[in-house]
Amino acid sequence: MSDARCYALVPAAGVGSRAGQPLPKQYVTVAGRPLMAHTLAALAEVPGLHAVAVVLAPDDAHFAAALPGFTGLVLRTGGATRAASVAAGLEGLRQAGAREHDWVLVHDAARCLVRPGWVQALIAACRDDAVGGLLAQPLADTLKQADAGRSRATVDRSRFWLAQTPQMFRWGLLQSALAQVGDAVTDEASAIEALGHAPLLVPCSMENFKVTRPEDFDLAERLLRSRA
Ligand SMILES: Nc1ccn([C@@H]2O[C@H](COP(=O)(O)OP(=O)(O)OP(=O)(O)O)[C@@H](O)[C@H]2O)c(=O)n1
Ligand SMILES: C[C@](O)(CO)[C@H](O)COP(=O)(O)O
Repeated sequence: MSDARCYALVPAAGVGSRAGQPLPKQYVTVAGRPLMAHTLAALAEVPGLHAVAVVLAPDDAHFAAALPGFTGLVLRTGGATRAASVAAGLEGLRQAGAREHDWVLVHDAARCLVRPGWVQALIAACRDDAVGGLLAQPLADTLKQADAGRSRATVDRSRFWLAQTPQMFRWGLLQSALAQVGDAVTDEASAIEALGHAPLLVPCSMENFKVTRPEDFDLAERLLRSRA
């Protein structure tokens, strides 16, 4: 439908247990700002987004001080898993006016290196697609199957991609997929695949990585500063 809007939905209710920081990783200062401020600033520069919504933990005590100028929708309905937070965010978008056929671009708060141009490329590739899709990176290295820290086999990498975000699907399809599949999936595309659909893979840079482990903060800092 041609009047479909695009919403950005940013799950930010995680605790960052692998990041080794004293506070949730989305609030750690990177290149002079809370990590998530970079993420939201990039999304704010994407032309044509109808609204940006963030999903926080119900007891989040950091957002107001970290992002005092944020003008989007703030939903304090995060769940115990990323999928639960996204499902809660979809409900918040529905209450704010999102319709079944509107597009939702789910983007990790922790992917603070995202560039507006990459999001625009995803939108351009998916907006006339029957399913939707995601930014992703084809594997560049030889892929090993491991057992107890030893390489047991080399896997044909030609069909393997690393999933990134944003992941862009129609509100109705995504809501229905998550409701059927439950909380175990680690991304939106998994839920869509479980319904038998094949999301479009839109190639993106390894720079769109997710800050996950302690060493990732320094890499993010250097990349962000090099862009200034
Ligand atoms: N219950 C959760 C878990 C994760 N997320 C969000 O989903 C994104 C990607 O998840 P991940 O990198 O796994 O973040 P954390 O769950 O915070 O990290 P960890 O798994 O190390 O605890 C992050 O922006 C995170 O805040 C969320 O909204 N709700
Ligand atoms: C959605 C995601 O960023 C795709 O790579 C990722 O799966 C989320 O992180 P998690 O650690 O799997 O929750």
